Amino acid sequence: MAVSFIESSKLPTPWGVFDIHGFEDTENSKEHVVLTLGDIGDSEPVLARVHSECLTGDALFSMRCDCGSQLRAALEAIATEGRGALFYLRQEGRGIGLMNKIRAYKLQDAGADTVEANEQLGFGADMRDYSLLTVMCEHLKINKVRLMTNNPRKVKAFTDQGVDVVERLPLQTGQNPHNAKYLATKSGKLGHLF
Ligand SMILES: Nc1nc2c(ncn2[C@@H]2O[C@H](COP(=O)(O)OP(=O)(O)OP(=O)(O)O)[C@@H](O)[C@H]2O)c(=O)[nH]1
Ligand SMILES: [Zn+2]
Repeated sequence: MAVSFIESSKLPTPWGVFDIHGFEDTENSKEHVVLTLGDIGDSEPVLARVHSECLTGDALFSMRCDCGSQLRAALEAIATEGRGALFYLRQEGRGIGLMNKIRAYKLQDAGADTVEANEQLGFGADMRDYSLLTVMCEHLKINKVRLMTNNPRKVKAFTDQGVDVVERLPLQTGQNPHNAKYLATKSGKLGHLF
């Protein structure tokens, strides 16, 4: 992991004018961004969301998951508070990449759940690495967060980097008939809290 800060600029959105901060991992050429709003470097807990890239859900309106809805809800919550940070990490498919996620979807169409599909492809259930948060939090001077997630691994990811998670806020939105099994597997096999 060799993550470094590249540049920041303004990013107007339907919910407000955020700042976008770009980071690059030169080890794997992955580019990540953090969207921030307000003064987050004042050492008060920051309303935060760590969002893992999901091209299908975030940009293509897929109903197989809840990602697009969670992304919108997180940005809305940050805008309502007027202060916060959304870490958009390029960990597509829980770290296996887009093509492998499509392979996994194909196996799910034939009956596998999300964990079984990953395993049939030779991957672990969740291959995400959160260590890049260290550089991002140091750069943005974030040392305490109120974290919007249902995933206890993300809470641990921050505490492992020395960032205090003062509160976990559930982020439950976007349920529909197409993602019922996916959400059930998250709570049954992956430890998500619903
Ligand atoms: N391998 C695989 N990845 C998936 C699948 N469906 C969604 N994803 C990816 O899962 C990631 C989102 O993670 P989730 O496990 O849904 O949720 P989370 O981020 O752990 O937890 P929350 O913070 O509560 O949303 C994104 O990178 C998606 O691309 C799937 O069926 N298989
Ligand atoms: Zn998704």
